[in-house]
Amino acid sequence: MLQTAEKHNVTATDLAFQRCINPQCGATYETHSVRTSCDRCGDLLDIAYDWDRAGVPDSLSYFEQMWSQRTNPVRFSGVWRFHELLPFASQNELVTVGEGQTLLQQANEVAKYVGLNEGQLHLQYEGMNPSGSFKDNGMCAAVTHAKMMNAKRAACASTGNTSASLALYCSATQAMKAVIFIGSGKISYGKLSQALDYGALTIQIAGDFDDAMIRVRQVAQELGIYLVNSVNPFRLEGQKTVMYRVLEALRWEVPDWIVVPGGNLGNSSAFGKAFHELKQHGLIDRIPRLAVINAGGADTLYELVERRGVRWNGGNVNMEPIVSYNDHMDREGIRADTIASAIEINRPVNLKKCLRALEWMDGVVRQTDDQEILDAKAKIGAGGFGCEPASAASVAGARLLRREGVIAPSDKVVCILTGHELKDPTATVAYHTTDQELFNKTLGSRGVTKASHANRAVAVPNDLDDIIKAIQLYS
Ligand SMILES: Cc1ncc(COP(=O)(O)O)c(C=O)c1O
Repeated sequence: MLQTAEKHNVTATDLAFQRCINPQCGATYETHSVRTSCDRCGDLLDIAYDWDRAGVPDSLSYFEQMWSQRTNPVRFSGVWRFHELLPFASQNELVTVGEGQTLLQQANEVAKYVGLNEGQLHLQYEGMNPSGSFKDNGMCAAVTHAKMMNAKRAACASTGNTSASLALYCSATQAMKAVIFIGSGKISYGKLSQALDYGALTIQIAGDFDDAMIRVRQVAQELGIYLVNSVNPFRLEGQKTVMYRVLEALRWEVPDWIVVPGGNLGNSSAFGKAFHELKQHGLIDRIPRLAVINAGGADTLYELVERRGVRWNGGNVNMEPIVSYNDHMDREGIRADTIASAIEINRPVNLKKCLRALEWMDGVVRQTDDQEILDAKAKIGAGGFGCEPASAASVAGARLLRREGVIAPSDKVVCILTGHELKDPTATVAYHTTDQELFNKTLGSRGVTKASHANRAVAVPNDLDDIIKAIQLYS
């Protein structure tokens, strides 16, 4: 039986607190404070709860009742529908723009491509969110907290989707001004156009995402601007709900694998926390395995975990290989470089939380190159709902793990498609084009040599007979 906070006569904020992820430190801070790291040891923070007082439903099917509350804007949200599992704010404080109405689709043609048995591959389309990416799951939570803190400005560094999402929430609520930091020439037009259109103050840094991330943290500190990058622990609370919706769509059956692209590693971190908590609550009896997929040109996590053996190790992370790899990147001037611009990140801020998620979920990390990413993307698109390049890394990674035998053909696999296809049409058009020059300029420079799954436009003279002939020939 659910015991609600109201029954215990406590407010949601009494139930939650911020806690350092380092078990040796474990410092706690109240919900009503703005932090992105622990004052005592500098590590990342989690949102933790007094679950005994909060009360947790005794079965996940409890959340199905929330569907009947379609006229309640809060329960309509695919995030706040699960409010009992992220109770850091009270109902009347929650910000929503109807995020999380996303789809889990069985994808048999893609399953064939990956090497899975029919019915075993599901794609979670997070591109269906209001701003077109998974970011809205976390942004509604971060903006809720920002409003609780009376923030007048909120900032982020972004490869594009975080800024689009923040700009949308700020303009929709009119509660605060969005300030976004982007690297020069690195953001796709689809994403940039959203930030501009939604009225965000857009600061273009002469540098890449990693540079923009350093600057936005300094500026947020200096000017007291609320920071919504995924170092913000409230954001990751919202992102847990992607996993709740996956389970719900599978009728609460736990899949064997969750496969997700890895950039700043917020999703993977949030997914680990979601499953860890569900298991602690006794709401699931096992945890799926996690595969985090880097793009080959931005593969810090892969390098650290799979090549240098870095582990969470119950919180005793060996920092030496991390520090020496960062130094190596500095010395060699190594910069992230991939067509999957959303995950073009070499210094992931949630690295430690992701290591923890890999431990909780018996996870693996792989990297996949731009050719494999774009081939996978074309196969996904041919299924009717497309995605942006970064998202397709999940399918390319699942295929690789299948080839290696790590994933079995009979495993139930969920690949997370993080962003909408229209976010970055340049890569899509270049892949399908017959214009060799465009192909070479956009993709060839990144080692993409062929487009095996291209759907090419058929050029015909402006003549009825020729048009009819072409249709008869090709359809
Ligand atoms: C479309 C898309 N996929 C994946 C990622 C990476 O997600 P994370 O930072 O949670 O690893 C991003 C982040 O910007 C993104 O926009």
